[in-house]
Amino acid sequence: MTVDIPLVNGTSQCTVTAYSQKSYEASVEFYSQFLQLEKDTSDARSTTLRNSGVSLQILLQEDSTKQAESEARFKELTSELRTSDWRSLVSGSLVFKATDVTQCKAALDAQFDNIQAYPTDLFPMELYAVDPVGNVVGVTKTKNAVSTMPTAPPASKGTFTSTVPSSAQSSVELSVDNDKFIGTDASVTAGPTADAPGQKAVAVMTSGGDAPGMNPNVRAIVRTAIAKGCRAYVVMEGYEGLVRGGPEYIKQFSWEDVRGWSSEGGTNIGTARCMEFRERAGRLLGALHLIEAGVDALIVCGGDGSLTGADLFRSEWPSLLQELKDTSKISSEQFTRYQHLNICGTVGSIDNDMSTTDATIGAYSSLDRICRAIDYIEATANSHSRAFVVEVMGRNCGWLALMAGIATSADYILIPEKPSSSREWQDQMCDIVTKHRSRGKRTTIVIVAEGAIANDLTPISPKDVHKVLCDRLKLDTRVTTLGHVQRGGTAVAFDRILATLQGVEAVNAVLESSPDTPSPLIAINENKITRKSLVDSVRLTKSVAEAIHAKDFKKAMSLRDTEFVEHLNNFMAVNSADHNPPKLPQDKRLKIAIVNVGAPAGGTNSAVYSMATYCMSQGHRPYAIYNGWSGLARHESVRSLDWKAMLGWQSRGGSEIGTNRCTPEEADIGMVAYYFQKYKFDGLIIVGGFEAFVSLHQLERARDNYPAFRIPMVLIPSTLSNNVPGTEYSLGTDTALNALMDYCDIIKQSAASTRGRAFVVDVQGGNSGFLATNAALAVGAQVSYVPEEGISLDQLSQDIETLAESFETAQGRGRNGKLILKSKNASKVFTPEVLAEVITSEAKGAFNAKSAEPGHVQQGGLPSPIDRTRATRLAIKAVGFIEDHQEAICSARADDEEFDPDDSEISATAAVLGIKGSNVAFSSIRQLYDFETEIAKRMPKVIHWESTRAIADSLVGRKKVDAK
Ligand SMILES: Nc1ncnc2c1ncn2[C@@H]1O[C@H](COP(=O)(O)OP(=O)(O)OP(=O)(O)O)[C@@H](O)[C@H]1O
Ligand SMILES: O=P(O)(O)OC[C@H]1O[C@](O)(CO)[C@@H](O)[C@@H]1O
Ligand SMILES: [Mg+2]
Repeated sequence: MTVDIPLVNGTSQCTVTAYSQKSYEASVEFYSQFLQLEKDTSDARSTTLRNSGVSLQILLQEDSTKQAESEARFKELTSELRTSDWRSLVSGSLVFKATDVTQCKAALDAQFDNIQAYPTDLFPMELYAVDPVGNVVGVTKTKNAVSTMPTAPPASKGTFTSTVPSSAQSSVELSVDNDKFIGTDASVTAGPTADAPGQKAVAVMTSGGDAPGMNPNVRAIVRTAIAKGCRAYVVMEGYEGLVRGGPEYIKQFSWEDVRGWSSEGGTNIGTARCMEFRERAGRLLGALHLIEAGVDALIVCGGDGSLTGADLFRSEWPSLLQELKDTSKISSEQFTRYQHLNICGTVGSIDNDMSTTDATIGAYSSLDRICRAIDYIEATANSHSRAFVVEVMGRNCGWLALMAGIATSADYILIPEKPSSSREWQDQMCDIVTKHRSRGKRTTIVIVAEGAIANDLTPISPKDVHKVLCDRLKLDTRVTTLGHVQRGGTAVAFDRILATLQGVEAVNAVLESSPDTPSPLIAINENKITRKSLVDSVRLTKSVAEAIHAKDFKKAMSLRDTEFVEHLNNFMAVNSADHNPPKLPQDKRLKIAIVNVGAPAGGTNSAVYSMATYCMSQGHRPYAIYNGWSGLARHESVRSLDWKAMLGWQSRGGSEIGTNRCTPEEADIGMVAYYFQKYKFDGLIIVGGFEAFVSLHQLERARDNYPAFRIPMVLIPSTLSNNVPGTEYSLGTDTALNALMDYCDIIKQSAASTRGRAFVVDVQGGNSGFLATNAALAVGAQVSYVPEEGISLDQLSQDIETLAESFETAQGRGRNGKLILKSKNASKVFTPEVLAEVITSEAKGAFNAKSAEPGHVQQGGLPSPIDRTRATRLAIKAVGFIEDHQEAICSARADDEEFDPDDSEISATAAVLGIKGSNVAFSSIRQLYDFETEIAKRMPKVIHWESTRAIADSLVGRKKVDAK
């Protein structure tokens, strides 16, 4: 028979299991004999088995055709096995949990000798010995069969593993003598599956300053490694642990050891700044201890320093190994086996100073702490009309200061990347502050990065800034140093998700690595997790520092990622608003309207504020259409935006210019066109969700009839549902995720304290499962139900079973509160209350469930820093789009004869501004609406977060019975 193998990208390892009638019968016979023997108390071998503390679990793969028969037979054989264990009889593994592994192994070997009926060549069996915490510590052989895990059992019979080339589909020919196939199963994994004695061991360490998100990173690495058949280790206390070595510092971890870590701040495995590792002697000890522990791959989560250390360790490895062999510290076998150091970096640091990645794990959490603090300070500064100098962390990097400056619309920032002479920065700061004050601003906020310097490399301290503000501007000034508050607390949703996805990717990377593969660093570019070369990233990062040191600031800036430079330019433009002469000449200045459509979402005000202030700096006139299309059609609600009236909008939640779900057609598109004509708008920015998407479509289609709409129009997606076609990110999703995550953390804590309690949380998001999926990943929810999948009875019953198992395993441990996230539209029948009742009743007293409804709390309070800063970036890009597309549409604007809405250049002037993978891109509304949207469902056709669901499920051990 031919088996089709679904493939993932690149070269993959594929395991095909073919079930034959003979193997089925053989397996039934095998189990039958085994279990009878185990129960036979008169048999000495059976006693040995029991004395070794063995308990048997049978993990079986599915074969629906034989399920009923298998289940009946197994029920007969054993009453104590749970239903999940006998789903099918046809193929699978036996897991022996034994406290005395040697005794257990001996007893098992003896058992297999006795089981004559078992045709191991036909049906190779995976047999593990597992220690009390679930780690595989040994493998027993089956009679006549392979003595290792069946990596290469007889080809074309039973199970085999092979490398298959990348293509859409691949076929494998299988045959079994005198037998009939009754089913097949193919699973593809990226990378080699670990084999037992040669089973891989993956270790993770955290190093440098701690960063929120390190714990979720460790959790993801440990669990992914285990799920992929490896042993997982943690190195305690960073490089210090490597240098010290031994089981106290290099510990094997089980699945349960990292339970609940996604919601914990800091790093539970400790971190350090280790001087010894900077010396070769320290690294030599590190190498020895890794080899002694049998570690094959090391994943380092740390900042630029830690990864520089990792890179050095990698480059020195051959000589370290040679020295260890020459001094007889390691054997020849060890020398051969550990030839290649398999190392990988996940960047964890609040500083965000590593080149090639947009964000480091922890940076956005730290930014969150900073913005909250500045939001608080703003209130007291306003009361006293005071100036505040706020010092933020960032030893050699101004990312935190810059992003906080944008997110809180601070007056001035001082960062190491763009130093000027003492005179210059003082004059510039005083000029801006004076202008802001003279226009009625009562507060002054100056943010100073810890590493801020003047162009002669002398440090600029908060004290220096304080002195200037007091002496030159006579402002009542205070200094606030935020200190380690910035590194404290739990990670924000972005960092938890980033850390988790990068952890999974890091394990994939080390398992796929070969001696020829360059050591990877796991990065993120826009919305895409990427692999970069560790050596190149370290080299580039170093060159920025070197350029600063050499006072070549231009070069330093050019080596910085383009997004940093873009943010800096944006900050300066938004900050100067209309206080300086406009940048553009008179004939290029435009009238640009902005409107909010749909439900409020975090970042909407930031987008309006940034668009308006940036317009002012360019010389454009920004207008707000208040209360959406109905406000315009009914009340001519158009007002030009004024700088002072908008103060504070950058950090405010809700929608200051009002919003509603009405589309132009519902409001009266003729009236909308009339007012567009009256105000002579040259461009339109819509901020909103799916209704905004439909609005843009309606206006674009109406261009034929209404010349007033023949202007560039752009939509900035903004909705917590994140269901706008053309983007993977909408403003407001991050704020909503954080609001939901905080809510979930609180009820999870309550569930954990109550013991045996699960909560079913009702999640918003329309027909989109984005929020539920990502929140599940961020809080480690046991289950998430989404509209894309619905809720089947089979899945529900499987989930209840898994919950029961999970409660049982977690018994007596902390952190065992369980969450089930249910998107409102996942099922109309299973409301959270009904689900909670069904689960409670099915749990038969083992545990219980309650429902919880966060409701509109999910829209969030203050917008998150991510939503604020992205709003600024997207708003400025949107204004740029309107500037750039004037020519394309203006010539055809007045002339009905010439105007062709179907012309691709014309249709491209109405677009959605989105983040797609690693790019920020404009997509024409025509293309999106006609080809990429499921209009009735209000969803894009392609769901970009599908792979996240699989990861969320696998990290909590959820079993899917009805996966598509
Ligand atoms: N050049 C190097 N050679 C060897 N080891 C290094 C090197 N640089 C750093 N390390 C190791 O990495 C550890 C952490 O480095 P560092 O203190 O620079 O923090 P980091 O990883 O940059 O994190 P963060 O900046 O976020 O605190 C050091 O204490 C040292 O053990
Ligand atoms: O906690 P420590 O060791 O004093 O380090 C503080 C430094 O760590 C960081 O938080 C991260 O590198 C820097 O911004 C700061 O200068
Ligand atoms: Mg650093």
